[in-house]
Amino acid sequence: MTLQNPEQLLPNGFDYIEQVMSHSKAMSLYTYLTEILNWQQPEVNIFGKHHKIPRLQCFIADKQVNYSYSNHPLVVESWPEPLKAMRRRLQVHYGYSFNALLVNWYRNGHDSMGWHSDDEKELGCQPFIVSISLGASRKFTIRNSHSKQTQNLMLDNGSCLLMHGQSQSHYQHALPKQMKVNSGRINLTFRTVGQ
Ligand SMILES: O=C(O)CCC(=O)C(=O)O
Ligand SMILES: [Fe+2]
Repeated sequence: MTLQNPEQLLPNGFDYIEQVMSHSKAMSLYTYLTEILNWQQPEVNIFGKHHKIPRLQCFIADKQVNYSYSNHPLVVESWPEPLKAMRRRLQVHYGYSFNALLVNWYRNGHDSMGWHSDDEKELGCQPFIVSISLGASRKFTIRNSHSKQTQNLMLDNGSCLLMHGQSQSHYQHALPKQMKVNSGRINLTFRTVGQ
């Protein structure tokens, strides 16, 4: 397994942009979101046993979004002003419109997300996903579904990871536990559902 540095090439469909907002802005947005969002810890069924997911999450979406999207909790929240403003800026910058946002809060290094691709059919083929990181730096791992080769990347406070093209059809990704990390991180993934 190799550790990514900024000059290293990421697989096709992944682009890392180091600092899309200042560290202080990213930290204050982190704190604000921990306080105002209606955090959920849904249960998932793994081999017949119920488990709480190892993080907190909040699903924000426009009213017309198709709620059958499988990866979100049943509670759908409306957009708080700072996230609405961020969506507007990203839409202008990238030329995509986003109608949904999955927010994950990893309270410390014990929280994590397992291997998956964001390839639900509601996201369409080759979805364009913008992922913003706030708070503690965490390791993000990308795995080629065919060769199983993995690549690590640190997602830092105030950074942006774009996932597009073949990123979901040819790769999986995960946010592994990092037991030594004792502060929190919030990740925002802007998505387009059901269009
Ligand atoms: O926390 C992250 O950076 C990954 C989040 C993710 O993969 C997802 O929300 O689908
Ligand atoms: Fe994902």
